[in-house]
Amino acid sequence: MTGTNDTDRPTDEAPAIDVEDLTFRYADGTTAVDDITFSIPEGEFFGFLGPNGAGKTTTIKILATLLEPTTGTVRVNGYDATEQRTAVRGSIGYMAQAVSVDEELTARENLRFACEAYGVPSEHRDDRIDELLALADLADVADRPAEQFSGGMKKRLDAATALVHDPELVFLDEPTTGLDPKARNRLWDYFRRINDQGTTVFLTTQYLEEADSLCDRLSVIKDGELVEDGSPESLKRRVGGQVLRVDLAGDESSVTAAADVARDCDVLDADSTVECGSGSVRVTTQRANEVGTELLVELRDAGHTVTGFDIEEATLDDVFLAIADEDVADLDADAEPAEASR
Ligand SMILES: Nc1ncnc2c1ncn2[C@@H]1O[C@H](COP(=O)(O)OP(=O)(O)OP(=O)(O)O)[C@@H](O)[C@H]1O
Repeated sequence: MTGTNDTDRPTDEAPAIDVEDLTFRYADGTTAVDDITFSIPEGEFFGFLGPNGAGKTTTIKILATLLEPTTGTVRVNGYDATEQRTAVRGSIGYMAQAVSVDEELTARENLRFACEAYGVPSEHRDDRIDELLALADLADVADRPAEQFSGGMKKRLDAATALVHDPELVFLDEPTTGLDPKARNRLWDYFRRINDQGTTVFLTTQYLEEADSLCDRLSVIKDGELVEDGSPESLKRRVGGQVLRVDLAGDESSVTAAADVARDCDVLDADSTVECGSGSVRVTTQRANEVGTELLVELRDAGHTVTGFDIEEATLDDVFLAIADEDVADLDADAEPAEASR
């Protein structure tokens, strides 16, 4: 189907999100988003990460048609985000950082209110509300006022209100900030169920463990530019590699001396780093097994006593530290360009 009508969806094959050469400049001249290109297929659980001020919220607001691109094109569920705003809005749900449930209303009343706001046909409302109460694990407390709910229950209700019109795509902007681990886990289960039912999820989060656990793919934005893109596993491999930990007998000065031996070790490549821990030396490298064997021999020859040895997989925290430490240009040289996922 093709057409220019505001509600025409150009093609069923369109990706959930298709962004090309997007730049956004605020009125004061701040370039918050700087020429980014990326695409998200339907059904993906996508994570958008970046430090404070990187441009995440600005990007979400553009995708949700709350801001207009300065330059570039943005299509959401096949609709143009500038020309077909009403259609984009009807096809997305948006859970903002701040909870927007009405505390005086019950869970069911909050959902009924959202159904009215989103124009859900009245004959479908009761079924849709029951479905969402079950999905959000709130059926037992459906008729209690939200003011009696815990923070996690309010967040689950808030996400449910963003889903009443059964959107194809939902934006979750830092949805678990401030929750305890148990509440966070229940919310994660809920998000997985939403995604399992076919909804594309666009998540921003500061919690790397959350991104690692939920997302099929991650993009990292820094200073308005996309600097990394890939599965959590591929990012950990590409940026962090593996961490080789060698435990040593002796005091701090012998650990420092052992770190110098490691730095001089011929098998270490230029990208490896060597740090001193308490009673151990930590070497970050892409080839931990090879490096480990050679390093142990050199340490023994230099008179050090190795008491333990372990290889740990890098975490997304290591990825983030590496990104904070490097210039965008350096990472770009190593990384597959973000467009490669298109
Ligand atoms: N209304 C505004 N006017 C001018 N500059 C702004 C405005 N809103 C945001 N910015 C700037 O744009 C850049 C990107 O901000 P944005 O809020 O998109 O980042 P973010 O990644 O969402 O950060 P956070 O994680 O802190 O929410 C920052 O430099 C920010 O200071």
